This record gives sequence, C-alpha cells and structure tokens, in this order.
Amino acid sequence: MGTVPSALKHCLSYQHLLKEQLWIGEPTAPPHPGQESQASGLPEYIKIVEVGPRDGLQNEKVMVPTDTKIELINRLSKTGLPAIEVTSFVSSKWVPQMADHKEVMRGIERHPGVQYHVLTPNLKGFHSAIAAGATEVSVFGAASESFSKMNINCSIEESIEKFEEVAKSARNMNIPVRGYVSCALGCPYEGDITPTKVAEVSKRLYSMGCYEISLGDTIGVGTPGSMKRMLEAVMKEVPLSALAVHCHDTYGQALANILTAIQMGVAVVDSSVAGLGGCPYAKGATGNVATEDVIYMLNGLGINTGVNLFTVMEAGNFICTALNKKTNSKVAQASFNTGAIKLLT
Ligand SMILES: CC(C)(COP(=O)([O-])OP(=O)([O-])OC[C@H]1O[C@@H](n2cnc3c(N)ncnc32)[C@H](O)[C@@H]1OP(=O)([O-])[O-])[C@@H](O)C(=O)NCCC(=O)NCCSC(=O)C[C@@](C)(O)CC(=O)[O-]
Repeated sequence: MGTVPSALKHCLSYQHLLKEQLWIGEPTAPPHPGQESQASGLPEYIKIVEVGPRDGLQNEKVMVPTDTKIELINRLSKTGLPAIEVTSFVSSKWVPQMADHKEVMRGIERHPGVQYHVLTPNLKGFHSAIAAGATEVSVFGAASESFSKMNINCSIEESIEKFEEVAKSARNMNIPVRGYVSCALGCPYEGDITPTKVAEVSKRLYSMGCYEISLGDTIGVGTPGSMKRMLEAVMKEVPLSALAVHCHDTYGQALANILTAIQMGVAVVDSSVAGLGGCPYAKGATGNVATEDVIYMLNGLGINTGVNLFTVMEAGNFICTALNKKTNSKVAQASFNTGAIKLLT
C-alpha cells in the first residue's frame, strides 16, 4: 500500500472484512435449522437464541430500570434475531432483578418472526407468564442434584414433576415449551457430571413435550472434548434437530465448544449480547458467550444466521453504557478500539 496513511490502511482492511461479510453477514430468509450446507457439512443456518435480557441481566447487582430492559429487547428485536429470552417468572426473593417480569413482558414491542421466551419453573410462574402475554415458555432443570436444589429448591425428580405440570398446561393452550439442562459439562457443587445423567434428564424433558433441549455449560468448564462426549450421549436419546447449546465463557472455551457442537450438527446456539451474564446460583460463572462473537464466527464460516452483527453491536453498546460496563465481546472490543464502528456509521 506504499504511501497510504495507517488510519486509511485500517479503513481499507475493514472494507475488506466487510466485503468478506465477516461483520454484516447476509441477512437472508432462514432455511430450516439443521439444513446442511453441501460444501462444508456444517449446518447452513444456525438459529441464535438471544438470552441477554434474562440470563445476561439476572445477575446484575444494581437494579436495571425496567425501561432500559424494554429498550434493550426492542433494539434486539430489530437485529434479525429469531428468538429473544425476555425475562423469568421466578420468585423475586430468589432473583430480585427479574421482579419486573410482568412490566417487561407487557412493555416490549413484538416483532413478527421473533419468538419471545420466558423462564417458568412451575405452574405459578407459567400462569403469571401467560397472564402477562407470554406465548412461549422454558422450564429449566439440571443434571446435578445439588445445583437443582440450590437453583430451584427441589430435587431433579421433583423438578420433573413440576415441569410436567407446566408442559401439560402449555400443551392445552398450544404454548411451545423449551427445556434447559444446566450443568451439562460440570457443576459448581459436584464437579464432573456424567454424560449419561445429562442424556437421562434431556430425554425426560423431550419426552414430556419440550420441543428443544438447551444444554447448558453453566460454569463454562467444558472443552471441545467434554462437549463431544456429552453430545454423543445425548444424541442417543434426543434427536439432533431438537438440541441447542448454551455456553458460558468462564474458561474461554465457549466458541471452541460451540464450533464442536455445530460440527456435530447442532443448529441452535444460545448467546448473550455483549457477553453479559452469569447464574446467581453458580458462583464464579461469568458471562455467556457473546452474541457478537458467535455471529462473527458463523459469518466467517459462511453460515447464515439472518442476524445483522452491526445492529447487535449497537444494542450491546446501549446496554453496556446503561450498566456502565465494558463489553465482554471480543469482536465489539476490537471494533470500538480500532474505530471500525465509526467507519461504518
Ligand atoms: C423455583 C422457585 C420459585 C421455588 O421456590 P420455593 O421457595 O421452593 O417455592 P415455594 O413453592 O415453596 O413458594 C415459596 C414462595 O415463592 C413463591 N413462588 C413460587 N413460585 C413462584 C414463581 N414462579 N414466581 C414467583 N413467585 C413464586 C410462592 O408464592 C411463595 O411466596 P410467599 O408465600 O413466600 O410470598 C425458586 O427457587 C426460584 O424462584 N428460583 C429462581 C431460579 C432462577 O431463576 N435461577 C436462575 C435461572 S436458571 C439459569 O440461569 C441457568 C440457565 C437456564 O441459564 C442455563 C445454564 O446456564 O445452565
């Protein structure tokens, strides 16, 4: 580039990135999740489930104003994300940050083509969620007895009974139910969790009618090796097309673990804008994998998500400014540090 000044060199390299569509991707109509790309053997389309407004914010110590939560969800709704987890209908004594669930649910703009999920641990939560306008719910179990007790105050068996009640009511009302299995790659209280235990709980959730099972690496201890072993076990019990992965990035393994899962055919990935997150009942669990970083990786693999990375970064910037925090997204950090965001505006 001879005499080109360094700032312009940056410009040129980002224009190149843009051309390669690492940033923006191609927001096209989504094919079916799991449909395979002929060329790579990887899924052609990956569905991103954005969990930032719930999993991302639930652990914030300072109360986030309800209007800020609503504004975040409204911004995320305009990015092309197909699913957003909005809040949780749990006890406000247990998770005070989610106490405004009704107001959040009622306050958001609903965009066609976006699914709005909420967590409901029991029938009480389910009925409150439906009264507030929820059209899709998630039950959340665990593959660890200790975590189940700490998180929802009951054993795995008792939790399954409560989830069955939710699933039955939901079926009568044509409400889709998603199921989580926490501690799929390790537990903060018990350590290693066997893949067979994860498979067993997943099978029970799937059998009761959960259309999708999201396998949570709650404390982010998994590696591509343990992810592969766990998925091999779960895939014997639940169809691949019904599996999702939910990775926290505590040990910096989340993207590698997600790549392993999609190489095995998983086509639904949970992530959180700006990498916000952590579970109040899993000490030390840091943020979820950042949505921006997942999309950047998938764009680079030529996998369609239908999501515009730039607008997700804007939503991330909005919530980080509101929380007075630095983003955990490496992609957003790099973009802001190099001034590349400005170049695009
Ligand atoms: C599940 C409960 C409610 C059981 O809590 P409990 O104390 O065992 O419930 P209870 O049935 O004995 O009732 C006690 C009180 O809670 C109320 N109650 C009962 N149910 C509800 C409800 N649904 N909504 C609101 N209030 C409720 C109930 O009305 C009563 O109120 P009181 O008479 O004392 O005033 C409690 O343990 C709880 O709220 N836990 C919160 C769990 C949570 O939100 N954890 C974080 C989300 S999970 C997660 O982050 C992991 C995930 C999903 O992201 C995946 C991963 O990363 O692994």
